[in-house]
Amino acid sequence: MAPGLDYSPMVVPTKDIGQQAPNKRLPIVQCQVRARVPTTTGSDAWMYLYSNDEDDKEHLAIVFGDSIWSRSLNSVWEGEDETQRMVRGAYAGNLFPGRTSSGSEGCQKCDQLPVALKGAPLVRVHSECFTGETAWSTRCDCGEQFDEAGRMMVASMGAPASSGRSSPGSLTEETSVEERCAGVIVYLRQEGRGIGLKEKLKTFNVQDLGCDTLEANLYLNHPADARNFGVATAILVDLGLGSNDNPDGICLLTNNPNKLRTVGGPAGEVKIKERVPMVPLAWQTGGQTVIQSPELEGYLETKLARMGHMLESRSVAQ
Ligand SMILES: Nc1nc2c(ncn2[C@@H]2O[C@H](COP(=O)(O)OP(=O)(O)OP(=O)(O)O)[C@@H](O)[C@H]2O)c(=O)[nH]1
Repeated sequence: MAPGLDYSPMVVPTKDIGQQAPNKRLPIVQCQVRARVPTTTGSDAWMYLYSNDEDDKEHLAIVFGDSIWSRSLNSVWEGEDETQRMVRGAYAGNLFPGRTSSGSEGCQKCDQLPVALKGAPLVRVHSECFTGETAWSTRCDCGEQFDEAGRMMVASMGAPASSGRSSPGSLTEETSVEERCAGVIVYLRQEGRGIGLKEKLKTFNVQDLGCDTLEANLYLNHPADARNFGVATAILVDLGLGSNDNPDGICLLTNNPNKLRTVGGPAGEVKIKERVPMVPLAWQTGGQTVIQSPELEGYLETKLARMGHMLESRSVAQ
């Protein structure tokens, strides 16, 4: 703790950090709308927006490939007509001017109808970070992780099974080389590990006063991590990635032990087949990439040393 700060919260033993209990039950989620989004990854993504019965946030799923779709989106809503179904994204195949029916009979390119899932898709459960993803912050690597997850998913769909990744070290031997045809980023509106942007900005000031990223949360009387991942699990089940629909499981992109423990759900609703580590690009490339700063080094070191993240130290990862 930095000298000068009047710091009274009980220091949390490292072993207790990230030991949040998983939800006792899965939240109920409903996909409200879906739309096709052409992306700079070189592949279209399907953007799904969800409501749920635990908070009023608009959580998202960004889906690559045609083999994953929402069950709750496709159900027929009372009183809706065909146009309303298409406007909220509940249609088969593709949209085109003049289309009048949402069903597969109304679709021009039926080869775009859902295809069977091959292998265990890459899944990233990502938490919102306005500073890192939008405001170019180098205090964290959230923006880089988000970009890298999308790039890895697109690469894993398009390339031959044995060489489906272009960035050195993005995937390690822990990753299977089987063919994939899909990927999902569940984007949770859990800014600042769940404490919100206002409080996160305060933690930046506390960090500049000398605390590390964990101590700054505790100094402001927040838990080290205020998130839970129940909504993510429920969204994955809705997307057909639950154990019943997808016994092959998913490959989860994370270094966070708490995600690994809880994204599977309280009753193993989603099978996590493998963990795929997310190695900071600066570490992979020996510092050749853009995001580098003393703050980022401190952020990563705190995750490793105090929050139990499963990442080799910089020297090993390079
Ligand atoms: N409280 C706090 N939150 C931060 C800080 N820097 C980034 N964040 C938040 O941390 C979250 C990033 O979490 P994730 O992308 O899920 O990553 P993670 O929990 O570190 O685990 P990985 O899956 O290994 O990347 C986002 O909500 C960010 O807004 C910080 O200094 N303080």
